[in-house]
Amino acid sequence: MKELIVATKNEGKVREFRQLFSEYGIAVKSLLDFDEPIEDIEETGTTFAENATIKAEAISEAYNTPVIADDSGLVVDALGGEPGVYSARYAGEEKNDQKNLEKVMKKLEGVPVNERTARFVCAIAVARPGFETFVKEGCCEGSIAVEPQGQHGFGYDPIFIPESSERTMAEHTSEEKNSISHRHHAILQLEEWLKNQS
Ligand SMILES: O=P(O)(O)OP(=O)(O)OP(=O)(O)OC[C@H]1O[C@@H](n2cnc3c(O)ncnc32)[C@H](O)[C@@H]1O
Ligand SMILES: [Mg+2]
Repeated sequence: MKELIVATKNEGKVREFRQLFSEYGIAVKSLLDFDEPIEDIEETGTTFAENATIKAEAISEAYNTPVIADDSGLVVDALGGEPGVYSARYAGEEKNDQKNLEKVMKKLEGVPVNERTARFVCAIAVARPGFETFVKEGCCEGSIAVEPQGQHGFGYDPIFIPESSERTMAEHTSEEKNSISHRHHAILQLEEWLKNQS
């Protein structure tokens, strides 16, 4: 089976990429699978696309091989687009999922249901030695719940209700999430390229 490197240290993302790429006969090697520890890559971009490019190119250049990276996050309209590209470190550099979602809930206290619209965004960059990097984006529209619910998924899933549903993303099975998620929609746009890889 063809293997692709996904330049992430996020176990939740790795699980989803494994499941989503298995449809294309592609195995996933993440930064957690390297023998040597990989230093954190500074995400200095101002957009998801820029940060995905930074991560993919850093690892592609270091190992002289094709690399995919995912930069993603939650965009809340009532918060002017926050946490956005700061989603991972919204409540501090320790990158704590629970604290991050509690910060969003606190900031949205008293905001009525119809003003709690939000979306998950995912940018996937493909970097290859000798080629121009390209980026595809996917998004999943929805709203922020009044209470966190559910145990599946990761990150902000317990507080995000996709617009096609009345349950939070964390109350969806991984199969259900992978059929509607921002990551799924970004990967759909990579389909042609992925089919040529396996
Ligand atoms: O940079 P890498 O190593 O890939 O891992 P990361 O966790 O730092 O990833 P990002 O920089 O892309 O930050 C993404 C943030 O958005 C959250 N997020 C991304 N996709 C999500 C999803 O499918 N469900 C819930 N939260 C998600 C995630 O928990 C992080 O807090
Ligand atoms: Mg990150």
